[in-house]
Amino acid sequence: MHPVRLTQLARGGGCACKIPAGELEQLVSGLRLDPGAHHDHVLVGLDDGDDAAAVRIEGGVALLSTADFFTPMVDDPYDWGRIAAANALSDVYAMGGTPVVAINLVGWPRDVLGTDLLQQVLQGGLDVATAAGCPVLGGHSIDAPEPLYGMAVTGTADPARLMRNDAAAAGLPISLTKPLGVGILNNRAKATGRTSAEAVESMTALNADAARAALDAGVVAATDVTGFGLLGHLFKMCRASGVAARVEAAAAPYLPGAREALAAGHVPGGSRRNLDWVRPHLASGPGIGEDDLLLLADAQTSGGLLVVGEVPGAPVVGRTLPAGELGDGVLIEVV
Ligand SMILES: Nc1ncnc2c1ncn2[C@@H]1O[C@H](COP(=O)(O)OP(=O)(O)OP(=O)(O)O)[C@@H](O)[C@H]1O
Ligand SMILES: [Mg+2]
Repeated sequence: MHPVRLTQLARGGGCACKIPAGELEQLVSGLRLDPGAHHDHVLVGLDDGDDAAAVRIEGGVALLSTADFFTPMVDDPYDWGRIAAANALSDVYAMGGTPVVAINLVGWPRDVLGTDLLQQVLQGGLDVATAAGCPVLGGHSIDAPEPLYGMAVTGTADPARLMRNDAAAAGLPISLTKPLGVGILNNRAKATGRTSAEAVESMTALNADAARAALDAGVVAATDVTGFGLLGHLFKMCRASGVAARVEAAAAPYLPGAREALAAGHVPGGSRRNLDWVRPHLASGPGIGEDDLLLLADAQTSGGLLVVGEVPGAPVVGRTLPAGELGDGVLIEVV
């Protein structure tokens, strides 16, 4: 057990501490662009809550901008830094881009924690960004009651080859590049101090290779599975793209121990909220229980890419369908 249990200093942890999807959408819907202003260079804006903003800049390049920070989801400061960086970089990969520069975002209770632990957090972030070929060239740090860490990341992409969440076509396989269950396993770790090495390994892994493989396969629609869970992010993608989807619960990959941790009652509030949010648009076949749905809705931190298409080595977890195929208002069926 760590001498300082970072997870005990925050109410939520990781992407499970995000503002619930429905509330966030309501909040953001008030932030429309001024219709009188000319923003011809905007490629991806706020309309569909995609992973990063994209604007066309001189030379025809798409510039991507995204930021992510959150409270600790593990007790080890170095691991937390690595996870936060992999998660922040992921939104650039999910758009089909290459990260070019990152800056640190820090909130720190100096009186309680001192700054040695923060140094380790920042080192973790730097090491992962370095592995991604992305220099960390600045940041912003405030004294705050709960520890917060993340990054703002800028990337570039070919505007013709962005992977968007509103570009999914019907009749295609859906692939998932990392196993699910980190929300549940982190919740158990917070309660018991027992961390999952597999969860940490998964959360610190970059989505760079997965994104490259998806681009090489000609994929045009993808997103990363983070705080809203597979069901939440798939719902957003279906709604934005005007398609429906069937998910095969038995095909979804899970981290070892996730099912057992769920059975023992370790479910983040965010995962339950995700399921409640999607439920009005969800149908499930016989044999699919509440636990299957909770696993599929589990709030991930630094999860994998959800790709409409096939990616070598990644399991196919479902298929997109024409809109309306599942009945009025139903966008996802779990079988
Ligand atoms: N305070 C805010 N103001 C404006 N837009 C916001 C704000 N918070 C979130 N958004 C926007 O809402 C959408 C959904 O945000 P969300 O953080 O879920 O996306 P995301 O970055 O893909 O998530 P993740 O980092 O967990 O993958 C995005 O388009 C994001 O830019
Ligand atoms: Mg995202």
